[in-house]
Amino acid sequence: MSRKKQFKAESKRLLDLMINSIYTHKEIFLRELISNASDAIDKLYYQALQNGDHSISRDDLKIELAVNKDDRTITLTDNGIGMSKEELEENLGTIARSGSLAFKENMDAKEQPDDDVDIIGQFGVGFYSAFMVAHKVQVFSRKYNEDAAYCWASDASDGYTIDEVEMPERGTKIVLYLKENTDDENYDEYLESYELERLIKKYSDYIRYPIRMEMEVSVKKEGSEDEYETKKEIRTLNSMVPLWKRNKKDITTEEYNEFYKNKFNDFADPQKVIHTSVEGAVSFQALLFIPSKTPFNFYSQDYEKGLQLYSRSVFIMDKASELIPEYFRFVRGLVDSQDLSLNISREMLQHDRQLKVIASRVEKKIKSELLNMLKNDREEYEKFWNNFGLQLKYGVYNDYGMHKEVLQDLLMFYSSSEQKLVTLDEYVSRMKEGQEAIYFISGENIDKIDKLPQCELVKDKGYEILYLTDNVDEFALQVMMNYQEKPFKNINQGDLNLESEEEKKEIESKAEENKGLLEDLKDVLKDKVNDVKISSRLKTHPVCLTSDEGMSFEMEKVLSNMPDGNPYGMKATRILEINPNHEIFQALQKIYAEDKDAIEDYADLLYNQALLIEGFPIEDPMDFSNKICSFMVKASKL
Ligand SMILES: Nc1ncnc2c1ncn2[C@@H]1O[C@H](COP(=O)(O)OP(=O)(O)OP(=O)(O)O)[C@@H](O)[C@H]1O
Repeated sequence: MSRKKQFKAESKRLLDLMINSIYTHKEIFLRELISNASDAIDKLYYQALQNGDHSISRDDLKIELAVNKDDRTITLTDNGIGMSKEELEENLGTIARSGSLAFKENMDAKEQPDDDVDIIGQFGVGFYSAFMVAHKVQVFSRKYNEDAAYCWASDASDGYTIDEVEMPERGTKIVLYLKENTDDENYDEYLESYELERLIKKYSDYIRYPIRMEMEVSVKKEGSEDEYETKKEIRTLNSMVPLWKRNKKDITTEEYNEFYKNKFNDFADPQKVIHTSVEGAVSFQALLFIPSKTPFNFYSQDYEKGLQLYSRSVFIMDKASELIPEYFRFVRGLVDSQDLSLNISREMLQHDRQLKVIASRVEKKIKSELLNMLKNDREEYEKFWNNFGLQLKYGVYNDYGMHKEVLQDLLMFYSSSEQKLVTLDEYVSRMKEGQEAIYFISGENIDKIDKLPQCELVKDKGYEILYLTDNVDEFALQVMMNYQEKPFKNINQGDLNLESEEEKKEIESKAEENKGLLEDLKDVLKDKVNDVKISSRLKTHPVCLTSDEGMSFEMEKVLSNMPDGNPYGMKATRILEINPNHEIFQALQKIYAEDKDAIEDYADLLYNQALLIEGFPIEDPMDFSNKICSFMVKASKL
């Protein structure tokens, strides 16, 4: 007999949880094991197709259940791909699957160990769930195209063993030795065939391979009219009709939800189910789900997009990325088409014409469903937007704006006047007469933006401003250039042209009158700003920093925060604008008239204030602080 090996630490923890679980829905162990068996058969069938192996017929593929009341065992057998010795070790000795990992991470985050009662059911915890009902588990397995077979065995607490065994046929046989009954728990019920039948119908009805079990059935005695006898009969317990092949009308929300959670390892119900059947040049069914939460790794490279691909209900591959555009990568689900070759390989996907047609229909369907949600269920759409809106904005920006037409109607931004998220269409429909542009401004968060001096006058004149808070926002608007022929305009850049002719003249004459002052201010700040101007966009605030068209401050900040740190040193122009109607301007005029050189400190302080308002660090905080103190001291002596 081989040496006992210990589980990897993380698996051990999960296992302990399973053994000691007081979770009330222990019955899910069967769903998990059947799902693994079905996956193993899928893998075998696909592999056989790839190898051109005709010895494997689809009709022979099956899952079998058997109970032995004397030994108190349940045996589950599949003739799928099987596992080699290394795979037994790798797959059953370590947590490999995403569901188990998420489960473990969630457990680690919980302080109270008792919380497992709530969360076990939320995750597909896979193979280890067998230990919720069994004190010992044996896995006999012989891999496809190999002669050697092995038995993995464990009573969980004390590690596991792997021994070579004889197995006449390929596949995997799992034997569960049920735990002893307790006051609270009757494990014997899993030895009743009707109970197992109920569980299969509840959780695994759609599995596409027959799940067979010997059942005791009552049949009429031969030659008798009303006499019955009990006979043993092998029965197929599942209907084998995949969920997506069934009529939408006959499927309950619960069935969709269970299917989604089980198949895509999510612990929450999906936010939206899209079930569609398309007949035409290429016919297919698609069953798509929008998760109700952002997957924890969604915005990282670990997240793999793609839909499962089936051909005539035969599983072809997982995560076929060609089926879903990058900007809808949050969609999970599957596509089944009778028009695809069973032999299609990953390499062929990119060039397959039918697949392109399917992908394009899938994209249109997702978009129209999202638009529907936006129109008919705003609250739900905002939930969706909060989860995945960022991805749509990246979608607009990526590929030089190639997809903006698809996505622009789905975008939302926070509005200054509505004080909530609005669409671009809503913005445009509310635009004031004569308003030529869609106004926006960026910043760290809504509150900070709302206080920016630049917003005050624009809001006062009754214009709506979109507040942008994500890094990608300005870049997305920049590639879009306009929406419904209205250009986007950053209210912190260039001229806004909001003033009347009269106001314009007044500003021009003020600029002329104070030419010397402005030029000297510019001179003092010559290394820091490109210009110093009389402002036409400030109302009550003294100063602000604006830039010319082109690169904006937010873009500069985003570039500077990139991993390579803005290597070309791309900078927005800096223009210091001073409010001519603010007392500070009169103070400047007075100081300037009395002693030209005295404006140096004023210039410096005003510039630094403008930097702070704009969210830029100031270059010399000590100097800034000292200057303010000396002004305060001076003021106290007046
Ligand atoms: N009946 C089986 N036949 C062949 N391999 C199996 C079988 N059961 C489990 N395995 C292997 O063991 C691995 C671990 O199984 P587990 O149920 O813990 O997670 P999983 O099935 O990978 O998760 P997921 O359902 O997310 O794919 C599987 O990925 C599979 O490779």
